[in-house]
Amino acid sequence: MRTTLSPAFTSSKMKYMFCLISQSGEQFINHFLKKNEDLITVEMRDTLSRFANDVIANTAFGVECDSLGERNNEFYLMGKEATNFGGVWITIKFIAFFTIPKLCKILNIKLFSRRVATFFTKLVKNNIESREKHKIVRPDMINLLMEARKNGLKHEESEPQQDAGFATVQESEISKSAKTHKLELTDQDITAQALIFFFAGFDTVSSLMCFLSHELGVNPDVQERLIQEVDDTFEACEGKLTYEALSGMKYMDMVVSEALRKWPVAILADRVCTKPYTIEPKTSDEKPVHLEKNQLIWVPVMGLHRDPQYWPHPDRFDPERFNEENKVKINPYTYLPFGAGPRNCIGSRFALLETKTLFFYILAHFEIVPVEKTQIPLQLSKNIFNMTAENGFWLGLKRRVKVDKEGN
Ligand code: HEM
Repeated sequence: MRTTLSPAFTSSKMKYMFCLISQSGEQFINHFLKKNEDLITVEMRDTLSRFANDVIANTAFGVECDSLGERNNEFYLMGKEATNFGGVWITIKFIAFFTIPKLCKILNIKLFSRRVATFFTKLVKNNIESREKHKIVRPDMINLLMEARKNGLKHEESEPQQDAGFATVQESEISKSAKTHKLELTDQDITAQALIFFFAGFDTVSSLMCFLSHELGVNPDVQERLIQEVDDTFEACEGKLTYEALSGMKYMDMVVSEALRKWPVAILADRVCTKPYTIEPKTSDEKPVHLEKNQLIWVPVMGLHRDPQYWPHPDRFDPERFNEENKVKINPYTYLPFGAGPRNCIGSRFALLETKTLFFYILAHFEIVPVEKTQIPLQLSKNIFNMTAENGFWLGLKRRVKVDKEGN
């Protein structure tokens, strides 16, 4: 299935879907602009997961929803239920799916409740039927998967490599060269692919955006420089953000890359050993590590990203680590926000685009500021499977007073 889905995430497909992401960004900011308040206190986890939900609804399921305006819309509630990783039973089930998948199959343990599965399956089925009947073409994932069913999808030749950002991971040659053929994709398969968005791309992206807003709030010098770049870009594209303008924002890329370094929301990557291997000691005080076939290995991404040997003062938020001069010196395997190799993240471009788009819209109108409830320094919660703040991400959106180049 990876071969089916990954060509849907190349830069040309992202460009195709960008207008939908941008539409959700505008909807998000209009919600706050309408409030007409100088300082709006928000809990970012709730707020940004509503945005992430709307982007997935729009780009993966072909449904427009406004989860900030209509807080209890059905799509949001179902998505929340599908991705609720809190609670002991859910955590056990989640770990079991990754460590003993065969047993889960035998015991018929499902990741989603029947209610959630039925809701999404029906939604996609009706959507496909209506598109086929009325010949509707919409620049989204369902359309790409319907295309894959008809003609197959393939990786284009000479795609730009890092237009979405430095952290983007590339599809390996093995996957790229896999044959493109018409696939026997049922409506249920298409639903499953769209649901991958929820599983892999909902909590991860909203977490990244939460940590990024916190860092901007507590690092006003970084935010000020980013606002300057946002203003310049806003002026250059006359307020209508384009894919090219966003891709050209160098400081934005440095800031997002550093947020992913300091807060790698996927804290580890896992692999199964396919043949016995020994990692030889490098220094006299180290011992060899013998790996057996079928052993599960966890790569501690968070540990690598906070190792002072590779990242001096690792707890400092410093986007300069990713400036033109410094980024070429980074050892690639010490920076793994989206993993590496043939099983790396297929959604890295999408995640970067979504994050940058939203922060473009936020900073064009608001400054992110600490409020009384902001926890400084941020403490991570010990009660939940995914990485989040102990007391939530409380921040203020302070309406900007825009100053023109003449200082008026
Ligand atoms: C900030 C957001 C995200 C982060 C930090 C992230 C990170 C990761 C990481 C670390 C992996 C494992 C890579 C490896 O083992 O080498 C992964 C896998 C994956 N990600 Fe993401 N991801 C993000 C967003 C997304 C989005 C938006 C999608 C959209 C569909 C997505 C889809 C996937 C899929 C399908 C896999 C499994 C790939 C495979 O096993 O072949 N991710 N992601």
